[in-house]
Amino acid sequence: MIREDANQQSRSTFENEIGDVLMRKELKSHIGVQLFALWILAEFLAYNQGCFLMHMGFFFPLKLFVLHLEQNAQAFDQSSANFAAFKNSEVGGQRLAVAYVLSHELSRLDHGFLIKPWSAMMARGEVPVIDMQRVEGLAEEIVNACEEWGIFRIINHGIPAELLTEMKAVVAALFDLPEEIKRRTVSTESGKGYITFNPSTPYLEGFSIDEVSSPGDFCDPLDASPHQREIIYKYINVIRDLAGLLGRKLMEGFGLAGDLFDGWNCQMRFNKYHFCQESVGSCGVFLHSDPSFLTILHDDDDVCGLQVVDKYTGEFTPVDPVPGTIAVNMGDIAKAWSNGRFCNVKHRVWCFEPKTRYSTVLFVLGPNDKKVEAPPELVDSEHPRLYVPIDIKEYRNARSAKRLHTGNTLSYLAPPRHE
Ligand SMILES: O=C(O)CCC(=O)C(=O)O
Ligand SMILES: [Fe+2]
Repeated sequence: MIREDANQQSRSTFENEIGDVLMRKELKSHIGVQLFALWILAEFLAYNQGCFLMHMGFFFPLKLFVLHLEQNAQAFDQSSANFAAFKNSEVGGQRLAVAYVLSHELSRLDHGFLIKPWSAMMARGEVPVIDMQRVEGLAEEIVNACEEWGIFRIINHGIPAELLTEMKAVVAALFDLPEEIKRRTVSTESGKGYITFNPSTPYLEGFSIDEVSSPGDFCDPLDASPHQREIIYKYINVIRDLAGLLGRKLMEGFGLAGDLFDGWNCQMRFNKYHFCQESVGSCGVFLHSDPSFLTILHDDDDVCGLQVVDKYTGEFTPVDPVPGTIAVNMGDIAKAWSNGRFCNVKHRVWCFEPKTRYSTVLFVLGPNDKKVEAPPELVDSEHPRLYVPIDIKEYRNARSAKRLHTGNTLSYLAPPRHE
């Protein structure tokens, strides 16, 4: 019955999420601590609020059940095949369906008094905000943010506020075009061009443009006016320069010289989230890490939604918009290049309010003509090489094939061990 109730599409999104989370060994070590902290805090709050019965009868068993499910999954190793077998089995399917409904209820409760103070207590505060015009210690601050959070916001980034506003207007106008015109933005590669609503992201539509790393006619597939093109080119120019600066700072932060992203392939993506009353309390984009090296995100100044997983607590932390700032985050390739030091931050977009949300994203993917590997300076006897050299296209294909969206594909790329 419950199984039938659970919406099939959101369920597969949920399964992706929970599947990836369950397969992350690091998170599991926190379960005991979470359970204990939750119990103490919930007892305290429930007692104070005079709703002990509700707490005992509803909330606590609910959380216990989800934790029980997580522990069950510890029996499974990191292979998606095993997870699929679990999911497809009678008992596994039922558990996931029930857990889906329960976790949905839990996330609704997240707005209430029970979980919020607990999350706040466990969390490390806000993601760092870095002033790009800081004269001393900028490179070290960036590297530190990449290691600790895998995401940070930047101010004084050199992108004029008017350009950010103009760009948002252009993006909105492109999405306002009739469906048949948007569909003309095609690409031979899947996931590129115009991306319409799909079952795992039913509120999201997007445009994805590849090869924006150097000036060119990459706007041609878009039905954009000359004025709109001018703004897009201007925006991409400044954002590409910003990416270059960040690449140099990452090198400097490790005591290395050079232009890290010189000649690397970049991709642009525009997102429109059709958040409405029905979508409140569900995902705009499900939990993932970016398969790229670095992401520069201009999120919507007016609508929140981005959440990242705190690597220490496993809790979702909001990355609320701060007008005029840009967010920068690390992807899987950055983790590989830094020999495991950078955090390929897991994130999702959550719908909190029925308001249309736009975002403009530049992905620095990696080099086209060579593989990515950690520089020798980041490898020594205490920090042995964690990954074989990676071809970015092969990596993306492997990631899609394995349906591992939160970076677990990296664990298949350990170099052979010499006994
Ligand atoms: O829209 C956002 O804020 C984030 C989008 C995102 O994570 C992505 O496109 O990879
Ligand atoms: Fe992302």
